[in-house]
Amino acid sequence: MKNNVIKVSGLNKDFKISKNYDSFFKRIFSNSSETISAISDFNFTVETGEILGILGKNGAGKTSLIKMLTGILTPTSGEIEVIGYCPQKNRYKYTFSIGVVLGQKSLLWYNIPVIESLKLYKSIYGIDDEKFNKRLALFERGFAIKKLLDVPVRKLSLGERMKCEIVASLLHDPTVLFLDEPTIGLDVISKEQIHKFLKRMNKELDTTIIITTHNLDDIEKLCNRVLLIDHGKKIFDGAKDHLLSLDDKKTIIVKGKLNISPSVSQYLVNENQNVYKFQCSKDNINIIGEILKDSPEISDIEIYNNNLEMIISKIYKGEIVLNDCPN
Ligand SMILES: Nc1ncnc2c1ncn2[C@@H]1O[C@H](COP(=O)(O)OP(=O)(O)OP(=O)(O)O)[C@@H](O)[C@H]1O
Repeated sequence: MKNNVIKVSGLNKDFKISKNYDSFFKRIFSNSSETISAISDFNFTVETGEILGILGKNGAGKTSLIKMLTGILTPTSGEIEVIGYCPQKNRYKYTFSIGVVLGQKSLLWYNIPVIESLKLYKSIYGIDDEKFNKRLALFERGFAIKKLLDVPVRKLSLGERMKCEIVASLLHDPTVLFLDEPTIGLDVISKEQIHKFLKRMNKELDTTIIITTHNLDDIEKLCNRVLLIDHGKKIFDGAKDHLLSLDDKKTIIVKGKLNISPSVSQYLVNENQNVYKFQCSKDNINIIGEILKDSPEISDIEIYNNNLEMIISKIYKGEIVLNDCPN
């Protein structure tokens, strides 16, 4: 059995903001404010070596949560313990045990070559030459960053910069890595490289990874567990496979002229200009035979499993209702 590296109990974060009056003067001179509950009564633990994906719509509370876990924000109430530290109380020592990549805040200095920033972190973290070179060789194998090291950060593409940010965050071999939307705006190849590299760090070094994202591909490729937030509340916390099992329907798209028999019509959900969309469970997939049998003029047929994107979209729209999530 593995240890819990993160323990969160009764965590709340409120923000006070001034009321949004129509009039500019009222807004400036009024004392009244309202409270936004960004995170409300969170309890969860994370085991060593887990890759936890935090999902939620814009403004759900993901960044507030990750900022509290990394010690950047102070909770309104509740307890956080990460690798035995309270992030807000032991910040100096704590930062030696974690890696953090926040989208808006770069770890690298804009005008100097990447290697100079890495050397600076080498001396901050007290990494000796041998370990530093070993780490660079490891990153080089995973990320092919050699040719990027002498380039000033301002000249890197978004994908190249993100790879170097991740390298900087992992230089000191942290136990837990926090990533806030690491693949935002990246092309498919860069995303793939980042997924592969993080998987490898997790597998070989047992690095625990906490990742907030809107990119469901990050969740599909990386995470074994998902925490879903809605309006500051935890609405799902469990295995990704459990989330996928909430809707195991198949979608069948058929193009052509169809004669729809009564036994098939109950599965028809949409019909538009000779394109027909059927949905069925995997137990009645044999309706395809029925469709083909009665319709000789079919030009194309596609079958999809409902994926995470469809399921999350249905949860956001209220089409899948989650049972109360135990806190
Ligand atoms: N410093 C702040 N002052 C006031 N309100 C804030 C502050 N930071 C966040 N909020 C509010 O808290 C709520 C949660 O914000 P947060 O940034 O954590 O959401 P998020 O899930 O990360 O959103 P996104 O996906 O858009 O980045 C929002 O209503 C936001 O407006």
